[in-house]
Amino acid sequence: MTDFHQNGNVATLHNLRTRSSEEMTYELETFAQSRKIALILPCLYSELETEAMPRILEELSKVTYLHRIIIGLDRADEAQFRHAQQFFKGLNQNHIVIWNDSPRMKDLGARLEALGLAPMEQGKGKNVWSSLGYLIACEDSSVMAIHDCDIVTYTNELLARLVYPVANPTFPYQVAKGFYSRVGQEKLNGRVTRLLVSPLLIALKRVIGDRDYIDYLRSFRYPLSGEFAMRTSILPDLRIPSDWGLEIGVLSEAWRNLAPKAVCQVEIADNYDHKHQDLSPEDANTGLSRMSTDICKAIFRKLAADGTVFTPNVFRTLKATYYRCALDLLEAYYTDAKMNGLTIDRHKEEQAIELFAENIMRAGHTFLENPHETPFIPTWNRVHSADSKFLADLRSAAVADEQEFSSLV
Ligand SMILES: O=C(O)[C@H](O)COP(=O)(O)O
Repeated sequence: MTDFHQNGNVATLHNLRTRSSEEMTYELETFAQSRKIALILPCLYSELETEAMPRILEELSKVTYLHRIIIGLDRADEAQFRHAQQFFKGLNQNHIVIWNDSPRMKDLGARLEALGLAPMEQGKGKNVWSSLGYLIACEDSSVMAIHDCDIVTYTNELLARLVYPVANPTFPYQVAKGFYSRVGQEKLNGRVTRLLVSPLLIALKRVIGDRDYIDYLRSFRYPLSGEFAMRTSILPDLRIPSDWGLEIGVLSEAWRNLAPKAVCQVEIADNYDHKHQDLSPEDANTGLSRMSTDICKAIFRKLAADGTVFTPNVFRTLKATYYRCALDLLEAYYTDAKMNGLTIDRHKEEQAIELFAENIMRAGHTFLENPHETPFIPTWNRVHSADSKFLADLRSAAVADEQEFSSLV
């Protein structure tokens, strides 16, 4: 079923199947009396129409220990925002839907732009960042969790296990990162994690040598999971990327800002399945192709900020080493899948590896050509020092949108 392996870098909290979800929930209810727990759901309007969302809503509405739920709604017009408000009425907890594209939010965006502090691009990173701003402005939660909104295997046990390590006041953790396996329709998923991130980290170690940061990232069993929980005191100083580097970016910030003992990973589900994006080999700006490039850039930038010198030759060698490492790992994935009665399409997996190898070069090229590119969103501390009323105004704008349009629902 499971193991109890510790890698020595970050604590790994397993699910040893020795405790019921009810018991854990009971304990969380006790913790929540003195440490309020909030949940952030970064959500695209289109996700409301998927099979995952009604299930997530139903599971969440049974959760008793949440103080508030913040839904950051992206890519919605006015009618869709109203529909979203109606949709989330099924939640039993105090909740708010933040309409990120509302005129009030756009005005606030223009205010940040005038200060040179606006996020560079739309996307999940910006959505999460705005929701964090709202949460900071509420000043009433000690613990927060985030999970994706496309999880088709969702149960509220996932949330309980995710939040537990940072909610338990006797535990030393400030950040908990979720992990699981991704198996769906009789095949192994998690293509970017398995075929890009794992072999890339092995290759980086071979090419540039030992780095604490690489060892740290390699310790995570699912570094790209969108599920993590944190103590809220660290949020104002969190610097996250606005692109697909968000998940790696959060781990990097934890590495930079916290002691290793303050970070853990936690097993949150037996299996996890979600909406699968296309590989998009023909368009580098969408799908997993774009995601893979952004992730490479996030890792290269972090290593450079830690003193690693990158040159075109380093990237060329890295690409070749990655390719070899990825093919070796593919052999392991293949035999693992086969032994478990699953399938792996070797041709498709090799095609993905070829694309990711190209994207390592592409990311390397972009990194060398644009040394000043900073897709990071400013920390909330920085925004606050530039405009001390901003956080309060963000909260008021979200509440005003909520009230104005809920009367029309
Ligand atoms: O985690 C990943 O590797 C990416 O999100 C892709 O996942 P998928 O192969 O399960 O769609």
